[in-house]
This record gives sequence, structure tokens and C-alpha cells, in this order.
Amino acid sequence: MTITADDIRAALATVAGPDGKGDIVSLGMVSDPFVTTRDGQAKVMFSLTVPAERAQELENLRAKAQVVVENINGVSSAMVALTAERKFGAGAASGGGMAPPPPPPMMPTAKIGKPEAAAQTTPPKPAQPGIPGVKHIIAVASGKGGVGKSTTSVNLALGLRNRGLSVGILDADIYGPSLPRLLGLTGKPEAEGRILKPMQAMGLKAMSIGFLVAEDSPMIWRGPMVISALTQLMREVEWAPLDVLIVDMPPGTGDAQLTMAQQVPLAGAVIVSTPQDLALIDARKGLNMFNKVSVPILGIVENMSTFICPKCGEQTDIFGHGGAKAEAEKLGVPFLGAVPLHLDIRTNSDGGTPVVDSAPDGPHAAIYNAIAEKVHASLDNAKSEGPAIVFD
Ligand SMILES: Nc1ncnc2c1ncn2[C@@H]1O[C@H](COP(=O)(O)OP(=O)(O)OP(=O)(O)O)[C@@H](O)[C@H]1O
Repeated sequence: MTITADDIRAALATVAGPDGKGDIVSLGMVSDPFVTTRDGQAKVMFSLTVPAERAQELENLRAKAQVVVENINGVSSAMVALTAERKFGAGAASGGGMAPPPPPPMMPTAKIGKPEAAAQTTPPKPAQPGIPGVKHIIAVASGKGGVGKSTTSVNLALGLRNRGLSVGILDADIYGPSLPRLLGLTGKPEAEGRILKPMQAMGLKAMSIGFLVAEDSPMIWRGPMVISALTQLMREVEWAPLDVLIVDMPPGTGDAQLTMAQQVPLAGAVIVSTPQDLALIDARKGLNMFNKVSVPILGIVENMSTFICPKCGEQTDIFGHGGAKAEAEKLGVPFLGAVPLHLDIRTNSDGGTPVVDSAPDGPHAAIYNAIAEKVHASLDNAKSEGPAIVFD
């Protein structure tokens, strides 16, 4: 028997809506279910749209919907995401008078402090099972959005590929996945039983929540769901064999980052920052977060470091320049390189032809390749010496 999206909707129609009113299908909360079937077993993915302010409180509803679908004969697993958009909140509020939930648990705000202070607040890092067949997992992170983290992740992955490594890239930015666009990939991944096959582009294995849900669907994922979605994207994808898995993190220092750091043995983190003070302050928070969970910092990349006019080649330091390098030196963290703000990087990135692949002999590819060389070397060091980078 082949399970269809209609079967899923029929089962979900038995689940009452928030506050017991109506059902989640007729309330318009259920996205189009995505069903892949192999050997008669279906894997199902869909999202439930809920008011943003009730996302945490409605985790039970998500779990219930998952159980209902997993109980359908012929369904092996269901991945259910909570998404939030204001539109639904407005409509649902009329049927429910929704009270705001208590604030979600947050990471303690990180501040650069004295080593002993950091040691006191550092939770012991539990022993992490690796991803079988994946040698090194590197997180690429930034304290705030829009600093070029995804662009850096993709070009770093390609730079490592150029060094003969087998490389995968996981878009963990489930709030705003950009990997499909950056790699020019469309379509949906195939599934084998519970396991999804990564997409392939430019010699990289790639996986993103963006392959699994429509581009225009709301993406405000909340704590508990973020964690289970990330865990599945790491553990239920056929990544092996890989030398390096690059994880493009969501910006910030919240649940998702903490989960990544706690769920997998990260070889280290690369922090991307623009030169402005504000971005650097945010970058410091990112550094501190990884420090708290004992993940070594492989280094800082300064992005949009200086503006190079595409017409005349003149260099202008729009955001100041050298801030990240100075900061890295101050913190005793390696400085991996400075990437200029250049139109070619933006157009190629946004056009799905990242510069390291589309202009391999150009100056920008050279910068990313040099960054990849340093990251590669630090992986080797980490292997032989253990995490050696310490900062307070
Ligand atoms: N060095 C650069 N020169 C020119 N444009 C750049 C550069 N780096 C990134 N961009 C552009 O800046 C925008 C944001 O980049 P990107 O999506 O990589 O940032 P991000 O930090 O991952 O953002 P988000 O937080 O939204 O995920 C994109 O349009 C990208 O093409």
C-alpha cells in the first residue's frame, strides 16, 4: 500500500487544534506532507504552523501529530516541524484568546571573562557519538545574521574539496536555509528507509531543511523542534564517507548552536565576522559559546573586510578593516583570512555559482583556498595534539 499525502491529512484530521477547537487540518495548520516511500515503508515530513509566541507551548501538539502519523500502517517515521507565522496567529487568536507562553530556556548570555570564571560556568561536555564515517565536523558560526556565514561555509567547503578532501555541507540554518540557492540546487532528496540521501553539487554532499520544505513556507522554528530537526539532519542522512562535514550554523548563540555543540563531536568552529564593532561583539559571544562547551575555535574569518570597486578596483574600508584580525590576536585565536566585499562574491553566491568553483583562478578563490588550507592544517593539529586553542 502506498501512503499518500491525503492519507496523512486524513489521520491528522483526528488531531484537535490548539485549545481543543477544530482539528489541525481544517484550521489550516498542516503543510503539504512530503512522503518518500521505499520497500513499502514511508517517511513523512510536514510542518505545523503555529503562532510564534505559542511555539514552545504547542510542542505537545507537534509530538501528538508525529505519533498519529507514525501509527499509520506503512509509515516508518515522521519528521514534524513547528513553524510560525503571524498570519496564523491572527486567525487562531480569534478562536482561542492565546496567552503568551513563558519565555523559552536560553543560553546564559556569554561574556568574555576570566579563565577561572569561564571554567566555573562550563558544563562538562558529555561524550558524543560521532557521525559514523565522518572524520571531522566543523561548525561555521556568526554571532549575528547577514555577515556572510553561508557564503563562507560554501566557499570553505569548496576550498577543502580543492585540497582533495571529501566534503559535505549541512545547512543548519533552519530559520533561513540558503544552501539550495548558494549551490544552485533544486528538488528533493531521495530517501532509503529512514535515511535521506544528501544532494550533490560541485563535488559536495549537501543537505538543508530548504530541500524538504517549500521556500516560501514560514521558517520561524522554535527550540525543541530545532533540536530534533538538526539531530535528524545530522544522523538520518547518508553522509559517510566524509573527511569533513561543514555545518553552516544559524546566526546567534541560542538553542541550535548549543545543540550542535552538544550533539556531535565538533572538531572546531570557524567564526565569521564583519569588521564593525557590533559584529565583533556578537562574534565574541559566538566564541564564548563554543568555549563554554569545550569546542576549539579554529579561527576567525573577517568578511566584507574591505570594498573593492568592481569597475576601478579601488579599495575602500567601508566597515573599517582589520578589526577581526586585531580581535583574534587579542583573544589568542587564529586569524584565518580577510575576504573583501566584492560584487563578484555576491552575484556568484546568490546565483548558485560560488567563486571558488566558478572562478577557481581568481583572487577571491585564492583567499578562500588559503583559509581552507589553514582550517585543514588546524584539523591535523587538533588530531595530533587535541584542542589546543584556549581563550578567556
Ligand atoms: N564578501 C562578500 N562580498 C559581497 N557580498 C557578500 C560577501 N559575503 C556575503 N555576501 C553577500 O551578503 C549576503 C549575506 O550573505 P550570507 O547569506 O552568506 O550571510 P549569512 O551570514 O549566512 O546570512 P544569514 O544570517 O541570513 O544566514 C548575500 O547576499 C551574500 O551574497
